[in-house]
Amino acid sequence: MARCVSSHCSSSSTLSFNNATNLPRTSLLPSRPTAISESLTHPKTHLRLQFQLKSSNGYPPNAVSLQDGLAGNSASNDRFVETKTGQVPISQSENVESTLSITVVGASGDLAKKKIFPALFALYYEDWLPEHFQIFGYARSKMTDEELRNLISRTLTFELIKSLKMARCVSSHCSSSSTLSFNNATNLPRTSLLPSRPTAISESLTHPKTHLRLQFQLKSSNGYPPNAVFLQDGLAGNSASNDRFVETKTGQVPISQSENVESTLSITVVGASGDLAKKKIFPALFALYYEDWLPEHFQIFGYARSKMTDEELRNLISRTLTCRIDKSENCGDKMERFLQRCFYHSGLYDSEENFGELDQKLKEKEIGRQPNRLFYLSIPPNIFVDVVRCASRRASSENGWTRVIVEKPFGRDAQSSGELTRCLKQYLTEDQIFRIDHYLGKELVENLSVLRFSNLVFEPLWCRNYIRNVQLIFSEDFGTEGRGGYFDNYGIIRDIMQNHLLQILALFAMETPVTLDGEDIRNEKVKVLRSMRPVKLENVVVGQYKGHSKGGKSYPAYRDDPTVPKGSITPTFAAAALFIDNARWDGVPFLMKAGKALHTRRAEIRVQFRHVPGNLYSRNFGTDLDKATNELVLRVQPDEAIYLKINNKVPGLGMRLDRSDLNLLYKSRYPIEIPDAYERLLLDAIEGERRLFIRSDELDAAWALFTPVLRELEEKNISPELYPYGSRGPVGAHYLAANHNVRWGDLSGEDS
Ligand SMILES: NC(=O)C1=CN([C@@H]2O[C@H](COP(=O)(O)OP(=O)(O)OC[C@H]3O[C@@H](n4cnc5c(N)ncnc54)[C@H](OP(=O)(O)O)[C@@H]3O)[C@@H](O)[C@H]2O)C=CC1
Ligand SMILES: O=C1O[C@H](COP(=O)(O)O)[C@@H](O)[C@H](O)[C@H]1O
Repeated sequence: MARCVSSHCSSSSTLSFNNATNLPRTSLLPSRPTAISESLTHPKTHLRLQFQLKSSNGYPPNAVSLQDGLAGNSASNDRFVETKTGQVPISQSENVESTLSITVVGASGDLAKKKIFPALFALYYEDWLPEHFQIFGYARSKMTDEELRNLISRTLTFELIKSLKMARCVSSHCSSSSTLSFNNATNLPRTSLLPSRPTAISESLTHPKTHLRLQFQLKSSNGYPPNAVFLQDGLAGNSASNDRFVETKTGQVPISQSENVESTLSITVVGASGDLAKKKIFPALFALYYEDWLPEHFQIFGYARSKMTDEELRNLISRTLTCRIDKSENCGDKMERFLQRCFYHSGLYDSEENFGELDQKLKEKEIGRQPNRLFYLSIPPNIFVDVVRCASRRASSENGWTRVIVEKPFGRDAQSSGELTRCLKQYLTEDQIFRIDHYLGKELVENLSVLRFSNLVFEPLWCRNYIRNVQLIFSEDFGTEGRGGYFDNYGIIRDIMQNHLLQILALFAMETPVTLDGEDIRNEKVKVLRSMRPVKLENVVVGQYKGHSKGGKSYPAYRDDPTVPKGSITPTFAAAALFIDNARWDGVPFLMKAGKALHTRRAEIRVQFRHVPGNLYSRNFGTDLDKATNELVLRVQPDEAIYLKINNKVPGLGMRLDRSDLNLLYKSRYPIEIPDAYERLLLDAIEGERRLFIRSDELDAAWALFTPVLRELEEKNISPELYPYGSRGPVGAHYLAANHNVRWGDLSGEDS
């Protein structure tokens, strides 16, 4: 126990944890075994040799596999080991011995006493522990090292040996000071220590439409109804569950006694003066209110730098609110009532003081109820972290949940995205971050899994044996009008492909999830994304629109946009071929195409099936068998539809074949207005349903696919092929498809 030196366990350990990643330093070390092997010092290595040969990572399990740290790092040749004589490259450090520190978090608890310390002692007694080790107990309880030893010694069985070997536990090392330092060091939000069970307070009590989503609730990702109030979501909650309070009109009431305390929801739209807020977020919130999806008690705050009164905000947003065409009765009244719940606070994005003022205003509206807070970051990405810092420190809910919806872009590449995630996680837990990709909220994208997994006719065909290629197509019939400044820094691959189209691809191609749980679905998406090959430059075509005149009207070039730098080579169009290296999709090209200023506005998924082997009717199709291929089209927008192209006999006495569609056109089948994607996603965020939001590992996997090619395009200054505004895009896209034996389905001229 002389190894348990106080300076290791106290403030210095804090420092090493705190630095940048908040992870133990080992996590930054390489994921291959180093020359330093514990086998040199481990008395029992030979006994485990057989197992070593079979260990899952291919390396001996008790070699000092530094990848066993919390988050391994893949680079391997520039790392060092600290020795008494300074830093030594790992490769030259055969003689540097390792030491193992085991920290039992919750050391005062039952499991620790009954099982963990006795197990450690047994390992030690049997000489399985390495020569150099120390054990720390960590808990909230105040205890000296000696007290810890007394506590655990009661459960150790080998009395005699125990007294000899316990001498290793030298005083002052596992003391309360080490407890404190670890506490600071981890930087884990206190809430992460909270139990993940729902409390008695459930929003379902006040949610008028809960029953309608009930079926889905049963499957919600965390195993609890998504609109149960999860107190662990609080930004800075309190770790013990029995000492939390709710403010009521009559004072503080412990949560355990507060079943009757209703919750209230505060939604803050940060960047309320902006384009997205006006166009999408406020209208979506109104639509939810109009359809009775919002809880009974709620208030909406706009927050931005612009100076505005509440009344001015109401005027601003009222211009974009619309009533459902199918239920326009009392719309004016409802709009007025909705607007009365909207307020505005002007403040800077990096001012904790201004967010403190917002907090005061929120509290005034929330009084008497348990507050839950949702922040929507509808602002440029360079101020995401400032806002999250200020909001988390000064405006998060004290005894309800706090969640933050983050708009894209999530970085420009793998590195900047990782950095953004790391910064956000200084203030938020992953569970509180709702990274929005609004394509996941679109009706047809949501339906993709239903189509696949609840229809026997599709799932068996969903593989390389039957599917020849899959096409994911996005086109807009307008340019970057007004958003050129933002767009030029990103380009179409980052704006559409790496997120919207890739998300659809992942949903399309993933394996069957274990359940419809958000986590299960996202696990499958990550798996399929990680099975994909990074996109290669030879499989990419880029284009940019140029000015064009048609019918006496002239359309500007991308470079005519005053916010776009002169001579910009940012692509406004791209086509790419992607591949999934797994058993289901081996060899099937997934073609993506995305462009602005094209001839039409459309987003669709097209699945082209293989030719019918030995087709009896092949002579009816002539030599072009592609014309007879079955194609399943999911038209995401406009005019949502699912149709299957089939070959059919033209009625009559002869034998003439015809291409026809089995067509499910939504507006014919479902005479209702389809909710906007933002409505669905806002409601999910309010209910704590994460299924349609991007998890950080999904994001990492997505960036890993596109970052190399994006870098290459930039480094090589690849010029985009120019295409006229309003055209079908660059010809290069056809060659790319042809290289993979594909024809773009949207250009076949068969669709209406
Ligand atoms: N607009 C769209 O269609 C879409 C937007 N998005 C994303 O949503 C977010 C918001 O988009 P959008 O509304 O178009 O953005 P805006 O450019 O309109 O910005 C929103 C607000 O942020 C403030 N702001 C703008 N620029 C800066 C700056 N440089 N520094 C500090 N504050 C600034 C302004 O408010 P004030 O000056 O009052 O503080 C502005 O009203 C962005 O992340 C965007 O990428 C995603 C999909 C579509
Ligand atoms: O995220 C974005 O999406 C829009 C297209 O969204 P849609 O719902 O209208 O199809 C696109 O115009 C914009 O460039 C991009 O940032």
